[in-house]
Amino acid sequence: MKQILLIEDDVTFSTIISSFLKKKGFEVKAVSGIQKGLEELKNERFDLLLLDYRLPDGNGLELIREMGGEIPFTPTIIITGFNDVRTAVKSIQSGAFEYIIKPVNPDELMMVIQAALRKKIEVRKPEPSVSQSIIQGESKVSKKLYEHVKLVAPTELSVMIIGESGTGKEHIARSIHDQSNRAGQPFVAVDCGVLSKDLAGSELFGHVKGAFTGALTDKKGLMEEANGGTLFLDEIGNLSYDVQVKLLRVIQERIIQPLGSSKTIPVDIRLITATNENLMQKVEEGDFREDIYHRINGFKIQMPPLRERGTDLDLFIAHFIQMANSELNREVQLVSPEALATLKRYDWPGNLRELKNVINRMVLLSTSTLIGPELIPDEMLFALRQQEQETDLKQTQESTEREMIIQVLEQTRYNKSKAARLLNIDRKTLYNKMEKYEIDG
Ligand SMILES: Nc1ncnc2c1ncn2[C@@H]1O[C@H](COP(=O)(O)OP(=O)(O)OP(=O)(O)O)[C@@H](O)[C@H]1O
Repeated sequence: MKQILLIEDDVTFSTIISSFLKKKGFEVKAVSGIQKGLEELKNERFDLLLLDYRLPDGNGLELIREMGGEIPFTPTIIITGFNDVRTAVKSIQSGAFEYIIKPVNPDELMMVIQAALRKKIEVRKPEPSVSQSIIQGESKVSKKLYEHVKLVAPTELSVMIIGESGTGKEHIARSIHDQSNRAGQPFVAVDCGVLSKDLAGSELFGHVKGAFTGALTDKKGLMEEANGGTLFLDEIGNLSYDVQVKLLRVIQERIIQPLGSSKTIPVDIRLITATNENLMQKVEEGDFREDIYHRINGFKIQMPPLRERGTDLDLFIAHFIQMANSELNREVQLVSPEALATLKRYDWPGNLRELKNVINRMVLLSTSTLIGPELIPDEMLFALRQQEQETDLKQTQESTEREMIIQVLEQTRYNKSKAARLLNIDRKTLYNKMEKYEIDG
């Protein structure tokens, strides 16, 4: 029987979920806070963790970050209120499998739990399945993206893929490999976000028997497995400083040294890395080595966020509906014009992954071949209202600022120095603002 640990401080909700899951044949242990949860995870092995995001003694993200060292990483689903969706997206970057939004729909919960249990958490990402079909999109930014892929693929340049979470960085890394001269060789994708600090060295470089307690046999590292092919290091910013030092040696000398071994092994690897953060800032703060940064940055690919892919959104919606239909055995045809208009107004912080999830959910809940506006998730409507209020506020602020600048300029007969002084800004800022607001001077 699969064991689930539920960390949730809302007693009523916890009881409802526990009894629902027990009825579905799971063994459930429920606790109400991070500390208690960590104790349970230390003492027992669970198949799945259901984790409320906001807890009295911290948030779910903190607990996820604790896992991986002493505590083995357990597949995790974050349960969150819709105010925290954007933060929940971050939990995916830190290794959580999925997030689900309150009020929890039982069918959806079961679907996510089953998918999480099927997917064993591994640092090595699984090979893409046939159902993971891909489309390229037809917008200008998409065309440019795939042109860059085509150009860089046959070279030996290291590629750094930069982009928000869920924009398709891993997919692009695979495309580069598939179009390269190494296509027939291995493609090894490593998620540095779930690499535990203690085991990262041995996972990447391998170890020999007896290298540390628990090293019962020799183990080949992922770098050696990638020999001759491509190594994709996702979320490279998460590598510890120690591992960064060893990685530099691989890049410079093209050799690896398994832990506990005195021998070195020559390797021939093309490196592709991905990051969703500003790695240069990490360099400036001393958290990421500058020498590595420059070596992995042979060619930069910037992933366009979904909100900037224009009409590609329609293509992705149609594509994900077809995928959801075949996965869930449904026959949904399309999204109603009203629902589509809402999907288009949203800014998609979780990008393609979020769109895929939303479509899956709507297809699952749809009772006809048309997805109507009532199926748009509440959290999206809420986020949309917030998004639009922020835009309104910004527009009001900007128009007030514009009027004020014009007024002061008229008062000073367009003497920029005087106007800038009165506005308490420097002349350069004044010129910039005049340009931005199209004020003739
Ligand atoms: N061009 C595409 N066509 C269809 N589906 C796509 C495409 N690109 C990405 N996806 C889907 O979107 C989801 C996110 O993609 P992927 O894992 O490549 O993103 P990522 O940027 O690497 O995410 P993260 O930052 O979380 O590592 C996956 O389910 C993937 O199958």
